[in-house]
Amino acid sequence: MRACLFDLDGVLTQTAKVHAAAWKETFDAYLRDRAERTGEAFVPFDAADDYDEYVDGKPRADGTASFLASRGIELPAGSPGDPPDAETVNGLSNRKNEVVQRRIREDGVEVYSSSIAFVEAARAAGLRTAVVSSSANTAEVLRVTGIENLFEARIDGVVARERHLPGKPAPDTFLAGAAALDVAPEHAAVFEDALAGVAAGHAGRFGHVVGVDRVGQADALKEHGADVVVQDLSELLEEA
Ligand SMILES: O=P(O)(O)OC[C@H]1O[C@@H](O)[C@H](O)[C@@H](O)[C@@H]1O
Repeated sequence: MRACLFDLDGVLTQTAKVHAAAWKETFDAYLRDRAERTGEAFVPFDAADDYDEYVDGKPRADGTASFLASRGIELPAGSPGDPPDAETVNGLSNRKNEVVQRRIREDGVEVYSSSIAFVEAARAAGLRTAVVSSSANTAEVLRVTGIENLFEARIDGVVARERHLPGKPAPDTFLAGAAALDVAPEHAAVFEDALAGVAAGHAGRFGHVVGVDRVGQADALKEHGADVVVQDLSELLEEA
């Protein structure tokens, strides 16, 4: 291996749970309101199962559309500039982004210190490093945690949109990360906690796909393409 490509939320920083909570706040308000209007039963968003299966790791609007489809709800896509109260996929996505940004601002963000130790050890061993995340808030999260200098390249939700790269589970953003480091995919390892993320690593034929299991989904991570599953990156340091 010559390079390590790290997902952000849930691998480097403890923000997967911030996203899951923001999705729940957004979807529950929407579903409750919809139930009142239509007489349908209100079935809340499950911040574990619904999040892992439909939302985690995907670009924001893809996550919205994917969860709504799981409930048989079809909304117009709308456009990225839709106001947060628009009943469109983009409107709901913008609503969720307001919630996530408020939570990041008010509560701050914590890193996984063992992940940072792993990145530092990888760099000390001469490996190249990049962050590959679907999140359009990546730059802000790297900034507030002060870890942006540990990575030579960043392929995030903003870059993906600019370059028209399909998001995870497609491999394109990871391939762009490897290309930015000038390393062939077979010489790069992918570190991911999301099912869509390990699937992207597998689809890109990367040298090694490490699933990071924060929520007790080791089997699902393997089924979706992880070559190995750890609960924390410190396990890899101990073995080294
Ligand atoms: O809404 P953002 O910050 O652009 O992030 C998009 C997605 O980014 C992924 O990293 C997270 O796993 C998802 O939960 C999140 O929805």
